[in-house]
Amino acid sequence: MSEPNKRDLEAGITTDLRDRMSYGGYLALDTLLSAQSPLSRPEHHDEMLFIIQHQTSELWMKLIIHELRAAIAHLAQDDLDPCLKILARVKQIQRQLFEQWAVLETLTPSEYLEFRDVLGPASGFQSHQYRTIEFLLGNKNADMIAVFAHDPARQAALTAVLKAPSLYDEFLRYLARQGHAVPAECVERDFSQPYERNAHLIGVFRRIYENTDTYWSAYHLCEQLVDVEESFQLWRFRHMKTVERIIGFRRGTGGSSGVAFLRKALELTFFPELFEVRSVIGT
Ligand code: HEM
Ligand SMILES: N[C@@H](CC(=O)c1ccccc1NC=O)C(=O)O
Repeated sequence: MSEPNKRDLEAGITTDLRDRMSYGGYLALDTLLSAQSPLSRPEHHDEMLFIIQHQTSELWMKLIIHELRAAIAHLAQDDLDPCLKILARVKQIQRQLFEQWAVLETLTPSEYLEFRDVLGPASGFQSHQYRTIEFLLGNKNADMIAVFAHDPARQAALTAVLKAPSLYDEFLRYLARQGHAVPAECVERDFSQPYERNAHLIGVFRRIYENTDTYWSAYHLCEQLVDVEESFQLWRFRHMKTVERIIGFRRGTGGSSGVAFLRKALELTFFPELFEVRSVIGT
């Protein structure tokens, strides 16, 4: 006689959750799962994929922001070790975000075009969480704030992130406090301005990379930052390629040229000197 293909409940399993903390209650699932509202009429089957792909991305972005804010605070306190752990986590979240493009890539151009019109002028360009992450990592660009004029509170919050030191700014300030020859203009500056590469930093990083035993933690952090930038670029690249295969070279709903605009973002860099130093170490 074979065993029945059924698992019995154990006597200890709690089944009465009246007035108790429950799974759905703790996770606010009623709110979370009632937030998917396709607009196409008749409802297009694939609009749900489009919505959930964006919502899950926004949830992971929320966690990245939470982690990056903590990392910045730790750096400001000269506390490198927790920062290293946080960036290892951020890298894994970025991997999730990056791998997720494969799901959306099952959407064909004809399927997307059947409900694209309901999006109106809405676009990922208006993702305040995405822009917050860019600012926290150091891609400062005040022009990106204009699209939040319809939401003054949001715009003010983003402006505060724009004006505050980024993760990289805080790392450079930390290195200066540790006695590295970080130029004064990297330590105090108008943090709302785009980061400009500083040739003196190549020497600072060269010293760290050529004396890893002495500067192990700083060296480790440098490499974590390189990981984060690379993962960010991979996300941008896959977004661009996904867009290319779904809408070709049409204009974006947000009003940009589309793929050409997205491609330009691939030229941006958060931590230029950390890439430049790789050509000079050991020479
Ligand atoms: C069918 C799928 C998608 C298409 C066709 C698409 C298309 C575009 C286009 C054309 C732009 C440029 C701005 C514009 O003119 O609209 C853009 C920007 C953007 N999209 Fe998407 N997108 C798609 C999916 C996604 C997803 C799943 C996310 C995840 C949150 C996302 C996030 C963003 C972000 C953050 C930007 C701003 C990028 C930047 O400033 O460089 N997009 N998208
Ligand atoms: N920009 C996209 C529309 C789009 O993808 C979108 C629209 C509303 C909410 C999020 C979106 N995702 C990324 O841009 C397009 O041009 O088709």
